[in-house]
Amino acid sequence: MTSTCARIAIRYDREHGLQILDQLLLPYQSVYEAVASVNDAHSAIRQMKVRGAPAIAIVAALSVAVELQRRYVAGEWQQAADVARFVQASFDHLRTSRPTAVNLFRAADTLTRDIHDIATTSNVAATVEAYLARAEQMLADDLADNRQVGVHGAAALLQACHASTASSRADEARPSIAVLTHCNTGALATAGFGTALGIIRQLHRQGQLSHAYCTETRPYAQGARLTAYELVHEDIPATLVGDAMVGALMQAGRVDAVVVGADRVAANGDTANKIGTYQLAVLAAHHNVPFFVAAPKTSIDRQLPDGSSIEIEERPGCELTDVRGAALREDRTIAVDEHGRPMLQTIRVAAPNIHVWNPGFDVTPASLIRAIITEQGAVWPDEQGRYDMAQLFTNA
Ligand SMILES: CSC[C@@H](O)[C@@H](O)C(=O)COP(=O)(O)O
Repeated sequence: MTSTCARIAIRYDREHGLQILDQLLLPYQSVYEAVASVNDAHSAIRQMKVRGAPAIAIVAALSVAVELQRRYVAGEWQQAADVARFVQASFDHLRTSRPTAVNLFRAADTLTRDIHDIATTSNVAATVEAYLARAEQMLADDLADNRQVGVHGAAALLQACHASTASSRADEARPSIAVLTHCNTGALATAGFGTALGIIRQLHRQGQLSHAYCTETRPYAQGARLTAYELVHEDIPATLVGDAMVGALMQAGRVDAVVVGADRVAANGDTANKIGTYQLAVLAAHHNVPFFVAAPKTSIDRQLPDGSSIEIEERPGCELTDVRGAALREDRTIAVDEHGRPMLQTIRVAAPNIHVWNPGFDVTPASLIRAIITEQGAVWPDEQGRYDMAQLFTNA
């Protein structure tokens, strides 16, 4: 199925099931693919057809919903405890798909525990319904949370960029700012709107974005393929830069603020995010450019005291040694296969036999982060520069 509404990564309802926009085919084509089982979700996440911390968790949870509902209708469950066991086994498998983003693990812990508890006092139908309602709520909550991240983030960036000037002016009267972002944290990485890219979107809507810069995000090119796609799609004034160009861009005074997403934020604010984030933070500190992290609370791992033990996914070396693009026909249009899908090819650029190290993420120390923006507002460090992310959960 091909869609014109290319910015929705996840489509779901009980009648039609779950579909994801295949992000391997973007920006060449918008093709939705059915996710009919937990195994489908596991392989879609692993292959990065769906990616981005919140989207990974939501697709995982909804894939369990889809398979659970199908098996329930087929009369497979005799007891509520069977449903709980299925949920547990499904998440045990899904947890092995990608290790760094915490959202999937949080969703797995919460849903498994809740359904286990519900199954002890409910019948099969009520247990299935409880699971479906909770998984569906995740989709709705993420969209609502991202909109709040956008509002709080726009205010925080404007406040930081104009801290030394006209502090009494209201946000809407402040001059517009140029913002750089990394990787893809937009509608494609979430249930919609996005986190860091949502803040850029919000600034643009408020008329307070002078320009967006997106990094290519080597080696997987989430910035060049996905963020650039979202920015162009929405007519947001934007420029793509190579990861290695950010220092020069900042030196030229063209960036007022940096905002990135997160895969896992430790209790002290240390943040794992797409590889390259750390060097952006170091450059931002050198150039006195405020550096922000935007993340829903689902990305905060308050059990983790700091970022030193975050597991960093190691990606295949071929992502670095080869570049991927669409095969072209003689007339320079994109070649398609028998299903009309673009034919993707890889071209090796690295010397044969070279060893490769390809971590997918790095950890930015909290000391380099001006504020961490969540749906509840911006969290600023205390006077000693310390973050306490656990405070966000005290009334939860
Ligand atoms: C709102 S998405 C936040 C992060 O998941 C994002 O910045 C990121 O690092 C995505 O990495 P990816 O490897 O594309 O899944």
